[in-house]
Amino acid sequence: MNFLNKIWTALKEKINSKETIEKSFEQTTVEEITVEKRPMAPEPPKEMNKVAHPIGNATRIHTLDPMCSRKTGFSRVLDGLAKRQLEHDFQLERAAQTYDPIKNIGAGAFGIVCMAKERNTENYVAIKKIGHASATPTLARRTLREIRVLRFLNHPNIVTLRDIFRTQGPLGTDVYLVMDLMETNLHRVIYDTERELREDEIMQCLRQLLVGLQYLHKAQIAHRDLKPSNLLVNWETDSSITLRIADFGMAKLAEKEKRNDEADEHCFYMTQHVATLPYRAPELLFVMPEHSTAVDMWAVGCILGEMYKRQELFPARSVQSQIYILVFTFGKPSAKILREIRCERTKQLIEKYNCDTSVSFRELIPYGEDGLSCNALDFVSRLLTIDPDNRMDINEALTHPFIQDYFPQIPNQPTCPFRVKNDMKNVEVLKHHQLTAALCKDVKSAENSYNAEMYSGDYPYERIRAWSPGDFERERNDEIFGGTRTNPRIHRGEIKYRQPDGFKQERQLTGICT
Ligand SMILES: Nc1ncnc2c1ncn2[C@@H]1O[C@H](COP(=O)(O)OP(=O)(O)OP(=O)(O)O)[C@@H](O)[C@H]1O
Repeated sequence: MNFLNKIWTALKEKINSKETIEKSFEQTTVEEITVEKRPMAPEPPKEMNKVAHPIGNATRIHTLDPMCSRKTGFSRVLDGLAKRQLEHDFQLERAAQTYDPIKNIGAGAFGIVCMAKERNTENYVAIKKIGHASATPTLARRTLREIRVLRFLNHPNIVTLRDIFRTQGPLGTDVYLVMDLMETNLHRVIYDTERELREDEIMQCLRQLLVGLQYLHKAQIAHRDLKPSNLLVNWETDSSITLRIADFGMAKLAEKEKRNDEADEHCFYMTQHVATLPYRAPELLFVMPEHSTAVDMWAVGCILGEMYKRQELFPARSVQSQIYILVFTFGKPSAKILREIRCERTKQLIEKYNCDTSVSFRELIPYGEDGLSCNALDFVSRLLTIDPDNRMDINEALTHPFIQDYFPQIPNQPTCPFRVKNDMKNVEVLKHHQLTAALCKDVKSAENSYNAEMYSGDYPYERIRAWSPGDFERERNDEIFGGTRTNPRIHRGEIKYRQPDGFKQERQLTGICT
């Protein structure tokens, strides 16, 4: 009896304490749980918790938080925690005068991304933080690749880098890349939409992906990590879609590798670093000489199939099962492919999974009631070709009847600046200390050029940081500007410039650049 009483008392205590905790949670305000008071990032406009999307001067409204007005005590606590996390992650130091972080919007294996407001212009931007970027060779190389590719690219289907800065974190230099803010990514679009994507939506995404890729491939730059979450998207209500390729941490100058016969266990795991598994081309998976731009074309096939099917086509979570899925889907690779495989262990696995039959693309990618058209099937099958030598390249893709019938007139694309190719040449061979030095130098020079301020004795000054590099050059050709990008000179007077979203805007600039 005594024992039962004890249990009853303990239970009552537990219930009471739970009620007290719940009550105090309900009553706790964000301020009360803030241990250390620091200036908070201001809330987005309260009127409707909506912010006009800054890209393309869009009149469309971007909903930030529809639930805001009905927040419970508990979600207020969560908001407070999220804000403190944001403050902790984005301690921008001097750049806090320019940018005001609003909320976290994404995270990947190497970076975290927040939405921020540019204090001067009230524009919204995305800031990607690569923490302790110089700490390891992998991180330093990824960061350097991303900076070197993005700094001089200017294409409507590739994310624009607007600014770069760095801060000193506890584990080394943190690098911040300021980019166009996009609404969402293709992964979310595919899986958050309850219906199948319509063909016109799929085609719009595909065209923009191909056109952006053509710009890169022409300069022999391979992205090497194409997947839906790296394709940023603005999805307008009227189904007009803008897609931009992002995350250039794996980008590389595409040179056909020389055959290397050193096959060992190491290379089986080496491939794990390139491309996310479900989108990884067979030549990477099987450890064959890499054909760089061809790996992007394989990924395009996987992404297109995923848009139709709303499932990954080859959804394995380990190298071994990915090999199994490919062998099961496409049958045993040809003798030529087997000869090119450099890794004994991969060869053994392929032999073990021996499978002579293959799955038809119609079965692999069901879509709608009638399935894919013949053109679509041919297009996908020419992308998802195991042998990279036979895989369709970007020009063949853009001239394939599947694309041509849908988009008879695809305008000529601008050319990727030669500078990018040159800058990318050495990145792969640099040692850790060289990478760190190069990273420091690149960020510094970018900071200087983006931050170039225009002074003139009596006149107020303006910053030119919001311009993308290509736009700046275009204006130089108009002879409004003089100087170079790293040493810009701007003359006083009425000028016109092109903003990164392509809108012409007239503006009075007062001042000359020092
Ligand atoms: N400019 C942007 N606008 C809006 N969201 C963005 C932007 N850039 C990145 N994001 C979001 O942040 C996520 C992570 O960004 P990103 O892919 O560049 O990081 P990462 O660490 O390099 O990723 P990964 O793990 O793919 O290598 C993206 O999937 C996307 O949802």
